[in-house]
Amino acid sequence: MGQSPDSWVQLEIVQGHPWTVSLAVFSAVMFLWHSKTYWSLSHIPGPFLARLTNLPRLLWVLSNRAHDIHVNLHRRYGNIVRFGPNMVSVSDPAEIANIYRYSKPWPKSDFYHALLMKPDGKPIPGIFGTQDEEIHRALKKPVAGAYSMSTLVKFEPYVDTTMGVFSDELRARFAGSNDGRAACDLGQWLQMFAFDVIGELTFSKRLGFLESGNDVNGVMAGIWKMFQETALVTQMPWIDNLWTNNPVRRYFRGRGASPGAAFAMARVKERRELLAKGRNDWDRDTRDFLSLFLEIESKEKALPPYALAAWASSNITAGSDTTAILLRALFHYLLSNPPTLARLRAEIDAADLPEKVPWKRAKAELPYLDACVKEATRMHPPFGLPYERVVPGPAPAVVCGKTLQPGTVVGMSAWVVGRNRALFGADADEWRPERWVGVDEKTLREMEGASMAFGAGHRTCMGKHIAHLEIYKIVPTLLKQFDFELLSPGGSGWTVQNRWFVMQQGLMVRLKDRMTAAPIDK
Ligand code: HEM
Repeated sequence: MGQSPDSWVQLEIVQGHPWTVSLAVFSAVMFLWHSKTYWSLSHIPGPFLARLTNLPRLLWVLSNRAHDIHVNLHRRYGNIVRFGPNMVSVSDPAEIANIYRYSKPWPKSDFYHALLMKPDGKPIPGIFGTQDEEIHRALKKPVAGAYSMSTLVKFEPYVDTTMGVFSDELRARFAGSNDGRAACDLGQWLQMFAFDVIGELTFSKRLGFLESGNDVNGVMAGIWKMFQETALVTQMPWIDNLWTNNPVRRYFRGRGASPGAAFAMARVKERRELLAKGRNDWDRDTRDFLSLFLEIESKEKALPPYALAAWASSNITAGSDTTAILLRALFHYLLSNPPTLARLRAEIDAADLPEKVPWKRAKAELPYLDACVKEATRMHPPFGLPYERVVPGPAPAVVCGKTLQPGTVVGMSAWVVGRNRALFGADADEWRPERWVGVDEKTLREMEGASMAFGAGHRTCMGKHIAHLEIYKIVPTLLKQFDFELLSPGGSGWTVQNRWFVMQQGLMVRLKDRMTAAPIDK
């Protein structure tokens, strides 16, 4: 059969412009792919633009207020809301066990790929970020026991040492005499405390923040900068290769590890040298995490080569800022709400505790402290974006009564669940620790079950006990020793920026040493 002149023209275009054709084919494929996801989630309500592109999600993060925006979207559209062409957010606490399972867990989404360290462009798996369940099992199983509460209470003396340094530094720098007493950025000091505790627990070596009063080697600033950039990428993970992991950009920015990981690896190197000189870590009375990790490494033959680096650096990056954010939230709410502060202080004073409050006594004798910690955790979870999972298939899943096809990304945010008015009442946006006191057992269990600040299910936080060990000890210890006066009452100067970490600034106070009872100058 002969071909028409039109067909010849088209054939010439195809042969002469391969790029044009490739582009046309690529666009057609993208259109078909998008139209599939467009229709498969067309039954989920949400902002119109979110049906077509992830750009709104990225802009919400760019605004630093994604947590508030997410809460408002759920109040407007209901329990399940479309956040992107292939992503839905869920707010109903009853769905937590469905999405975050212990057996046959739904895998983490590409959100987490963006969080992996890639010093040479190739991602290094970590316990927190890996999407591969086999790797996760290989990394987590050998060390899980080290994070249990029974092991951790043996670490209490390390927390005590750092608490002692913290109080001494605060006293010397800010609570000396009334004249010219300096304003204290309590938020910054709580962060330095949290980093130094983790350094002490992991390596028997503080990072040196408290003694120097500074962010040594820019570790804290470096981690925050990394989160500021990476949080944007998590919303559109394909940007990772174009921007974050771009070889040209890496060339100019340098390829070294993050400051937190660099500190961790330097400590590992030091310890290996000591072991090579004959120190036997396994028989020491006081064992830090590193000695446990090294012992496991020496015994487990099938470990991936990056295991020690993954364990040591995840303690610093996953465990320091998170605890600091929660401590900061707790002090912010207490100092901005004097009646709750007065009630807590009365409880602490009545308990007649030693200067460095022991963990067991804090847990047993300070129920109002427990309520305040729970309320701060609900009001200000340190992670402020949904924890994303993927519907695994082969069958579709049902979430909030809606069918979701395999491959759909589903997430729940601790901020959204914590502000659920059906569960926490009309005043869910307000600080009221009393909501945790004297409630019936069933309601209490429901409220506690809805706390997602530490995640849920199989990938829940491994360091929760460490964070609680620190918080339940340092809060009563500081309140026993010092009076705090908020320098910007009413919350002016307090800012909150959500870049996955929901970071705060502006907790400026003046201190009075309660032991010497000098009055605060107004
Ligand atoms: C207030 C303090 C903390 C908060 C709010 C917190 C929160 C979380 C959350 C939400 C997850 C799960 C994220 C997800 O599903 O995507 C997580 C995982 C994890 N956290 Fe924490 N964390 C805290 C402290 C710590 C500490 C002190 C450590 C260690 C020293 C730690 C180590 C880890 C690790 C290793 C994982 C990964 C667990 C896994 O995937 O199996 N965290 N954390």
